[in-house]
Amino acid sequence: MLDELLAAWIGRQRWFGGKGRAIDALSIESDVELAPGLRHLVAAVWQEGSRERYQILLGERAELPDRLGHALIGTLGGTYLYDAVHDSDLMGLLLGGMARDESRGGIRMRHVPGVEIDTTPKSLVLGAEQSNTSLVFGDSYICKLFRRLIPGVNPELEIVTALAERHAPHIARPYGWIETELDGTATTLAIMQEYLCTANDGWDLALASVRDLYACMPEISAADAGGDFAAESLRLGVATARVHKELAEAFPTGVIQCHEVKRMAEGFRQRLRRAMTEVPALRPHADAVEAAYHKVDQLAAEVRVQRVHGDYHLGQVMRTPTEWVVLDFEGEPGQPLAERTALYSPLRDVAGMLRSFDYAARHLLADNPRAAELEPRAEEWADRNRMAFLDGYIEGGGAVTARDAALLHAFELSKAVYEVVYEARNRPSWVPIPLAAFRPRPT
Ligand SMILES: Nc1ncnc2c1ncn2[C@@H]1O[C@H](COP(=O)(O)OP(=O)(O)O)[C@@H](O)[C@H]1O
Ligand SMILES: O=P(O)(O)O[C@H]1O[C@H](CO)[C@@H](O[C@H]2O[C@H](CO)[C@@H](O)[C@H](O)[C@H]2O)[C@H](O)[C@H]1O
Repeated sequence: MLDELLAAWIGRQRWFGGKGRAIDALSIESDVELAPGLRHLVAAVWQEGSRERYQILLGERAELPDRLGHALIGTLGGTYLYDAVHDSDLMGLLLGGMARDESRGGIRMRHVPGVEIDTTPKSLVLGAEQSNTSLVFGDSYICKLFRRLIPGVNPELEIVTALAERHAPHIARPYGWIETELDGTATTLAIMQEYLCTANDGWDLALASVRDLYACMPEISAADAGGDFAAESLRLGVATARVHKELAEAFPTGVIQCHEVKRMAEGFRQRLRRAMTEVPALRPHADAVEAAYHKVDQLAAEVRVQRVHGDYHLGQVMRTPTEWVVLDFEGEPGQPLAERTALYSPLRDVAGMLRSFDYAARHLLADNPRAAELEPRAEEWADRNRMAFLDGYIEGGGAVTARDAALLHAFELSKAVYEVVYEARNRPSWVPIPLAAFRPRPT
């Protein structure tokens, strides 16, 4: 049976969000033939009484060429069933579908009005560790297929469309999307954007700088090391402030009053409580974290809120030869859509990136026999780049005042709590990286 084959296969996929829990059942909610040999499935996966829905593109062939062997899901009645995202001929049909605004059985493929789509490039699946699956078409487009489906327009599509209409810099231009109805709501299945073929990922660039510092003699400071990253961190801060400004202009904004600020602190506490039940290693830090959240309760000030990125880190930004570009405005994967599209203080993104500098500095320490010797270097690199980013953010027009310190710190801790859970589920050996965020620091 197809559902049994898929249930055995889906749990092994990098993008499957329910890892670590047994799959009780998988049922196929919709099955649309997009073209001969290409089926679009929405599969409901049941785990511990709750349901998540996933998008699967299913290829069917009588013979499976060697190049698709790794994509095999199984065989049924002599037909090979495989993950069609690896089949560039079939994925070309999606590109053509978007170029021609085609619809098949409720699956609507669309292009952004006014753009020309070149249907000739062949697709490759991006090798990155991802929550979704991205197809790169030649040097031209990157098409992200959302795997876990949540009814509604994906915030990434909503935001890049609005910012592209304003000719905002620092984003990857949208070209097309695929959608369907889920629970009676138009739901984004995929988004296709400009592929930044000459750009480098912020995380890779930051790691190169950290490695360079670790290779230097101890008397060379982070500022004097050849791979110093601070000028880039500063530029990234400027770009971040500009993106926040564009978001504030393109979408509604608001102000939350003191009592609502307390509610925000309560949200941080709930996340901490949930996280501690899943990752007991957080428990020894609970009092210190609660104390930081208490300072937010006591803020006697309003907080400006707006649409934000929501899951901002070095892997979400790319450096082109001319500028930093911000990707993936989807919020934290796994959170409900209403939370991901809610208005927040932009400090939430600032905190996310500050955490990421800490991650970049520390991730080379795990299982490293030189960890004790390198720890002060990690701290030096992180502090230098965190400061440069904040300077750039302020230079670019972003607001971070002394009054914001308590809120910024609480956002950082809350992000670290999220990260501990994320790492425990996906990369357990990385749990110590976010745990280090709870070490006592000078204030
Ligand atoms: N427009 C783009 N141009 C070039 N590479 C991209 C682009 N968008 C994403 N990428 C690459 O894909 C990776 C993952 O993309 P992302 O949107 O963060 O997916 P996910 O939400 O699944 O993590 C990025 O870190 C980057 O390396
Ligand atoms: O990029 P995604 O939307 O899938 O975000 C998730 O995965 C990220 C890891 O890929 C995770 O980010 C954490 O690890 C990064 C290094 O790999 C680091 O730069 C980030 O600071 C850290 O949060 C992200 O939290 C998660 O939502």
